[in-house]
Amino acid sequence: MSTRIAFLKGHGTENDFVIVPDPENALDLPPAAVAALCDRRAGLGGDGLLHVVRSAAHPEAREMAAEAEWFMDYRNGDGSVAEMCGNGVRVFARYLQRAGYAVAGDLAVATRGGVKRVHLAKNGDVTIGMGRALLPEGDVEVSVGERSWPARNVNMGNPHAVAFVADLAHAGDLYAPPSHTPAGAYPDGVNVEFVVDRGPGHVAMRVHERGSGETRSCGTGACAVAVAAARRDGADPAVTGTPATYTVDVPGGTLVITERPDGEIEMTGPAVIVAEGEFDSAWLEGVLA
Ligand SMILES: N[C@@H](CCC[C@H](N)C(=O)O)C(=O)O
Repeated sequence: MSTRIAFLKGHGTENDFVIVPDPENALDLPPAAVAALCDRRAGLGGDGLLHVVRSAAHPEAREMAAEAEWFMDYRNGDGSVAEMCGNGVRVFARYLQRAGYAVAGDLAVATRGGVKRVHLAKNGDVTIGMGRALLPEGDVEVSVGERSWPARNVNMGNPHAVAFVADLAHAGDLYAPPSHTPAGAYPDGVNVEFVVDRGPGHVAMRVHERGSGETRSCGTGACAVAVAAARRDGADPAVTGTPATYTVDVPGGTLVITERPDGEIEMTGPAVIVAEGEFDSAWLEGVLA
């Protein structure tokens, strides 16, 4: 028998998500189902999917339940699982507010990258405590077509390679993953950011997201870019003792990233819910059959 399954659609700086509320973790969402829902022609369409589950009801989140009632079970558009999604957390928090599970102010969200502290401001912005970046040794080179650039490894819970380029157009078509050397540098894949300067403390980026292709924004990617830019600019907060703030323009808007001397990173940007509806479980079963 077919049933109606509720969903919403939202975005943060145009990094867009299908949101599936499932408080008791009753739905089966294998990778093929997620990919079908995120398909922009035959499905609902999104860079990724936010499966909204009570932490206590999800085996990966139970131990965070005392700190954060809700778990963001994030999936990329191809159905793969990722450790963290910065824009996703903002949109997730906006959904909790809309559904009456949270009010403006502070809340905690459980993710595979740990519990994230979120502030829902009255002006529509959402700020997230993104934690600290890791800067693994062993820089790489990334290539698109005939062009190659050195890139810096930055881990924001998920892996990023950040390349400073002369012109964002040089990155060409970013739907397919850029190649990298050494070839084994990222056994689980990598998100790749291409960055240009716009002024002091101000950069612009494009991104290829692992599991989604080129997207119009990536929150963890913008943080990785700010961290790499601060090291390049001699503004590493751990060295200067002063917070470093970068405005990061993405194709879908602007994010503001601040890294404090203790390494903690905060990201601020908008988060919007744009639609709410239902899909037919029979459609999804048909796609999966
Ligand atoms: N869009 C996200 C990142 C989503 C996960 C990423 N594609 C990965 O596989 O690591 C963000 O806003 O951070």
